[in-house]
Amino acid sequence: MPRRRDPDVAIRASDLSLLRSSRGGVDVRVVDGVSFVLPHASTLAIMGPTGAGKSSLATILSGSEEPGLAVVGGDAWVEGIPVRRPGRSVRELTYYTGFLAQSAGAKLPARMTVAEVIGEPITSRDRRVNQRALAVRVATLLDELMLPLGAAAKYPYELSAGMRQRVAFARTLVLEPRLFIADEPFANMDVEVRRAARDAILRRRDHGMATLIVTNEKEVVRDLHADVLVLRAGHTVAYGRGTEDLLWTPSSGADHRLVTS
Ligand SMILES: Nc1ncnc2c1ncn2[C@@H]1O[C@H](COP(=O)(O)OP(=O)(O)OP(=O)(O)O)[C@@H](O)[C@H]1O
Repeated sequence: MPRRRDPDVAIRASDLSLLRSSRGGVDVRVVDGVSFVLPHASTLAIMGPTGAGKSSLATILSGSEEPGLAVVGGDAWVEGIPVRRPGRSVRELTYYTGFLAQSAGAKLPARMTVAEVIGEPITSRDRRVNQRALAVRVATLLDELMLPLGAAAKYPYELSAGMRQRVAFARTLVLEPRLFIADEPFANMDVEVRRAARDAILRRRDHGMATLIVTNEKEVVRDLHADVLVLRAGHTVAYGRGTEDLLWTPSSGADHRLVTS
């Protein structure tokens, strides 16, 4: 069990640098010297142009293994666990952290029913789980995300893209994570459904869940009362509260337009 530094902090990133190596042998520093603190019960939006390193940062913080992506400088502690060398604590890290990867709805396991997909983070950890209790939990999540209860018995290919994204969203929340990391989670959702998904986040935040969200939508930042970290080419160019009160660096005109457009 790792030592719990910072019990009130979900993520502490300190001078974190990430490298991507490709098969062609080209190494790119996709995140360079990024520092921030995300306390529990709060939200941080990672913004920035395409290729800025947002998804790479979210992936590493979630404890997910991605070939070729590694921490090469600094570190980040997620629930007190260092992502650079989590060792056996990686299991604990992924238990505490719900990770909704980019386009997660398009990558659901094809041979599982929706109920199995949503329940899988539980059943993969405990095969003797009480099936009735699990069914209730799945039904509650379906309802919370405005999916029909009948969707539970369907397969992902039988659903629309928007419904699949909500199934992925529900799966990420099924373990009631302490930290929710979501990469463009509202993709393919219409206004009403977005509101339901946003409310699902806010309800859990009231119970202490921290959220790190990759988005370039100013409305999302406002609705979630998020702090903002803007990346460009792996560097922090702005870090502050909301999009109105960022600490802009002199070179950040383009990024300012990005988040105020
Ligand atoms: N699977 C991959 N293999 C090789 N390079 C990658 C891969 N994924 C991302 N990259 C590269 O890593 C850098 C950072 O990409 P990343 O996806 O983290 O940025 P991003 O800010 O999330 O961009 P986007 O908004 O387009 O998703 C970019 O130069 C990108 O081309």
